[in-house]
Amino acid sequence: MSVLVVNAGSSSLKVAVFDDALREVLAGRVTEIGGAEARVEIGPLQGARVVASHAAAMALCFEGMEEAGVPVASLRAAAHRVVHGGAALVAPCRVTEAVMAEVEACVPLAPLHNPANLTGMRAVAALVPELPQFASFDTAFHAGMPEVAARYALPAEAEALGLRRYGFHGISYASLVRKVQETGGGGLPRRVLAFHLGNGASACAILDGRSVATTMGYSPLDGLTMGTRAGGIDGNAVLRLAEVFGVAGAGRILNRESGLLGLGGASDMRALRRAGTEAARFAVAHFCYWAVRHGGSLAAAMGGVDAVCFTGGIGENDAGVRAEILHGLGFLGVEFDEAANGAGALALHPAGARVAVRIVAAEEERQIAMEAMQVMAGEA
Ligand SMILES: Nc1ncnc2c1ncn2[C@@H]1O[C@H](COP(=O)(O)OP(=O)(O)O)[C@@H](O)[C@H]1O
Ligand SMILES: CC(=O)OP(=O)(O)O
Ligand SMILES: [Mg+2]
Repeated sequence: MSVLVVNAGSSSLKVAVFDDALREVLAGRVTEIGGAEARVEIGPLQGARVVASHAAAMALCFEGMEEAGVPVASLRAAAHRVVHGGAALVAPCRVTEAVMAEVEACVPLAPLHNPANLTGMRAVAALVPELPQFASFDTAFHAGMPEVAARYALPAEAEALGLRRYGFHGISYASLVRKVQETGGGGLPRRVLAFHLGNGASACAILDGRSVATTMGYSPLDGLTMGTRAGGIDGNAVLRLAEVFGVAGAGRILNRESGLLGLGGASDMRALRRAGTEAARFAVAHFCYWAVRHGGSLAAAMGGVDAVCFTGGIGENDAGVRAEILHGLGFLGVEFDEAANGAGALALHPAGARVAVRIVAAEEERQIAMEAMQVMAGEA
């Protein structure tokens, strides 16, 4: 009996099926959803086509699974990535009406993500209503951050609105910690500076396996320059945008039209590399510069670094971005081997280096399946 994992990102839908021994039976994805042409890779369904929404992508995934001989009806459970769990949802759990209402209540906090996560849950429920569903939360890994890191310097009435730093990409960071523990040799370094660089991008200070600081805040907008999100910006600049474009317009600009897209004309790192224009180069330089600036701040939160890890589509694949960030972090004693970096090796540091540098493949789906199985085992 297998578990279906649904990972709805801001522009992608990834699905994977794991058997009881956590072997991946099937994996598929629809990327660039909402773009001119989405890429579909699921079982026998392969190619480019127009996929306007996450709901349409979900239907395609079900079709591909059926054709690949893994129909949804044959599964034991479905498990979902939920980006924002708010203050209440801080551990993996079974999806109930109350949980869905809480995820819905967090839609304003993660406008690009939580609606897609709910779409996945509803699509599964519509197809097989009796299938147990579980959820893992991107915010959960950061729930133990010290209060001084989590609180904004706002008065009590603002704090009461839930305006705190929650932090995101926690499923990815939890998976990274587990993988470095398993494969790093010598266990998990004490002070890990982790970069999750995908369409959304963040960095996290992981001290003794726990998040003590991270760049994203109340929503997945803060921190690093991202595909379409602005990253860190002065609150008064946000107010000015709202004054000129209205609240919805400001939200659209900050979340969907900024970042690499706003600066360089494309949200996708590969497209920027292909474009090679001055604006595209500036966008990439901005991305790397702010990754370094935030990396320095996170290192300060841990009193230094023992390891730097890269994960996510850009972190795993773009050697140029890694090199620029690693050069920028040289003042922390970070060294790397150019050839190993160019080859995308797992370990990038030279022999005898004080700071380990690693590429860790993001395994959010496997982490979600593991967490769902743990919840199921706890229920049995
Ligand atoms: N080979 C590559 N070289 C450079 N960038 C890449 C490569 N493969 C993927 N990327 C980039 O990774 C980003 C998507 O990362 P991913 O983690 O898959 O996104 P999501 O946030 O949707 O999960 C895009 O900017 C894409 O261009
Ligand atoms: C939380 C977040 O930014 O997710 P993604 O990288 O999938 O957009
Ligand atoms: Mg992602």
